[in-house]
Amino acid sequence: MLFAVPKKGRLYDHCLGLLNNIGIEFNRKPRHDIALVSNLPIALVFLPAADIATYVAKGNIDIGITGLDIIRESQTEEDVTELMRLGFGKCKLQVQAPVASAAASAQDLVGKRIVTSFINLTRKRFAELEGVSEDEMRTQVRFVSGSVEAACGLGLADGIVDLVESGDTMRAAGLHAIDTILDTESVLITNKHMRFPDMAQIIRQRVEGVMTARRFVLCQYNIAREGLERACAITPGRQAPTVTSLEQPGWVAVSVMVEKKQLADKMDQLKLAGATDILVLQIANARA
Ligand SMILES: Nc1ncnc2c1ncn2[C@@H]1O[C@H](COP(=O)(O)OP(=O)(O)OP(=O)(O)O)[C@@H](O)[C@H]1O
Ligand SMILES: O=P(O)(O)OC[C@H]1O[C@H](OP(=O)(O)OP(=O)(O)O)[C@H](O)[C@@H]1O
Ligand SMILES: [Mg+2]
Repeated sequence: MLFAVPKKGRLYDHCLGLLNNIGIEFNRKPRHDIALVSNLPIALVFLPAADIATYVAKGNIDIGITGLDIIRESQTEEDVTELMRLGFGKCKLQVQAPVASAAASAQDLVGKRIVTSFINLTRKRFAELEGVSEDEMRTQVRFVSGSVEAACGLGLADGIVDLVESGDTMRAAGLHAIDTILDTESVLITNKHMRFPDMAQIIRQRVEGVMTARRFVLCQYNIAREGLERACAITPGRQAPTVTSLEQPGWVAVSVMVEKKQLADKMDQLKLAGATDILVLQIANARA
């Protein structure tokens, strides 16, 4: 099975971390864009993120990681199947204009010059704004491959369409966002005629396990039996809490998964409900 991974850029480190966490072992030689996985029948192919959706859609690659923005831009959504969202590479594709210009909404850029790496999504948005087909639109959309934010300052564009995460790049170039075209994040994709459905399922389950482990912690506490119902309502767990009896009569120990972002709040509530010895343990991996 061929598994495509971005060869550089914003997704690269996240992908290497994920491969490591799902137990994929490989040795990549310098300058080689293909690496055999030593413990599964998989070859990793390192490709530009922007091309991965096309390779997967055409069936040249069986499974891959790329951004939702790239799937939409390469118009491959009909041929790729989204196995799961990966929670990293989150950003927005936005229309941006110089702060110093009069453009306050995307409509103000209709008929003007727009520079972007996302030609198709940009043309679609501006054709919608103009209320005409893409063949009839007046707005001029021009492609550049990177450092898009430089285009206005250099006089090539009146506005740009580019990705924004923190907004630092945009602000440093004296731009501000005036419209959002898409919210994007990384996705694990395969194609409609996947040659190795069993292997895809294994990868999906492993990734899901890692994502669950990142999202949850294991919380353990002791509580008097009469407080158990209230405590279980505070921490219902994914399925249900595990309750075991303590050697101390009338007391139980509870073990339960809690979402990390709710943890501090839940611990406060448990304390008020009479729980003692509340411990929190990291989860290394999980399988539903
Ligand atoms: N600032 C960002 N924050 C989060 N995700 C991003 C950001 N920039 C890009 N991405 C995501 O990563 C994908 C690949 O973009 P990236 O810029 O990393 O690739 P690249 O252009 O091939 O690499 P480079 O910019 O290093 O040449 C984008 O399509 C998007 O899904
Ligand atoms: O909102 P921010 O956190 O500043 O991130 C947004 C920037 O990140 C990406 O650029 P990248 O670093 O990939 O450089 P590039 O323009 O050369 O592709 C994107 O194209 C923006 O320029
Ligand atoms: Mg980039």
